[in-house]
Amino acid sequence: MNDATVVRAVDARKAYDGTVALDGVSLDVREGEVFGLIGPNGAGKTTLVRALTGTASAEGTLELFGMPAGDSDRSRVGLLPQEFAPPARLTARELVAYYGGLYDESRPVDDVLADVGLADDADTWYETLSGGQKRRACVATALVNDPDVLFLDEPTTGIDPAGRRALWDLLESLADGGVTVFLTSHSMDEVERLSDRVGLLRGGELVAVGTPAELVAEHGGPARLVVAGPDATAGAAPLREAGFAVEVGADELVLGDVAPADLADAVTALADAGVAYESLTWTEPTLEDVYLRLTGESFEGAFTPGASAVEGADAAGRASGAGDSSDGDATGPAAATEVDR
Ligand SMILES: Nc1ncnc2c1ncn2[C@@H]1O[C@H](COP(=O)(O)OP(=O)(O)OP(=O)(O)O)[C@@H](O)[C@H]1O
Repeated sequence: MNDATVVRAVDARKAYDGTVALDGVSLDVREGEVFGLIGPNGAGKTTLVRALTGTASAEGTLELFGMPAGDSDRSRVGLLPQEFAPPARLTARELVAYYGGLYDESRPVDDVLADVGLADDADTWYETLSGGQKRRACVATALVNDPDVLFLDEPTTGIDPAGRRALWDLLESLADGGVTVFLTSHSMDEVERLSDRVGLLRGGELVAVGTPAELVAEHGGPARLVVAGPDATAGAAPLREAGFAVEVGADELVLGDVAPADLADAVTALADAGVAYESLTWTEPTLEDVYLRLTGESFEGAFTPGASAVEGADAAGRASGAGDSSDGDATGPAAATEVDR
């Protein structure tokens, strides 16, 4: 990454028949940076991508490579729109070749298909590709001109976990090579894993920008320990005596602001009081927590799955399973979150 600004918006504004889609958005994205844009449905993400790529008009300054977005050299820009319905009666290879043909120079089609994991499906009709394969083919159309800046509006929708990881690796290697990536996604694990910086758009306004770690530290809330099981609530008093802040739920206790070093004290307090529980789950805040808090979609006492779970305990409260600490697998928290909802 270097300091050259590739993507720039200053006070970008857009309204559709009285609906404000962008309400004064300003941001800069540097060369080789991966910028992740998150926000609820209707927040204005697609409108911002369209304004920045010159595919929709907007008030304010919208620039790519220091030029008005609409005047920028299109051969340097890759765009995967959210809604993209290519002709069905083309094979994957023909589709990508068609897009490559729009430029004076383009990458070898089979290389691009290999990059998105479609080498074995190059001769398959687009209409008979699976949903995830179709999305991969669409990603390929955005890569075929070897762009310097890549706008991807929800690129991995419908792509299976292995395919997502492969695409993440590809995007990381492109960014390492100096390609600037502007990504919108509803997948918080994807954004947290890929983005150098993240912006959260809400009601057309950019309400927070920072590295994932900065946003989590500032807005993610405390780490929590959840003690679950039908008899777990008996632990409320001893845990409070031990100095923990405790919220009591139906079949669980939620302990706020628990650092890793506090875990042993909590387990000891439960054991000394003879409290039985089924699981202990320690959760660190993630970008998902940031999102939920800043969009107002979180609820009191809610916890998002994060890192470690210790399954099972005997009547004396001793954990029967070994605590498995987070392996840093970016899909973990989000995968668990989907189950939780
Ligand atoms: N062509 C259009 N005509 C009228 N209103 C529009 C149009 N495009 C977007 N809007 C409105 O502008 C607002 C922002 O929409 P936008 O598609 O940018 O949101 P988004 O953050 O991309 O949402 P999603 O996460 O659902 O894709 C919404 O209120 C939407 O209804």
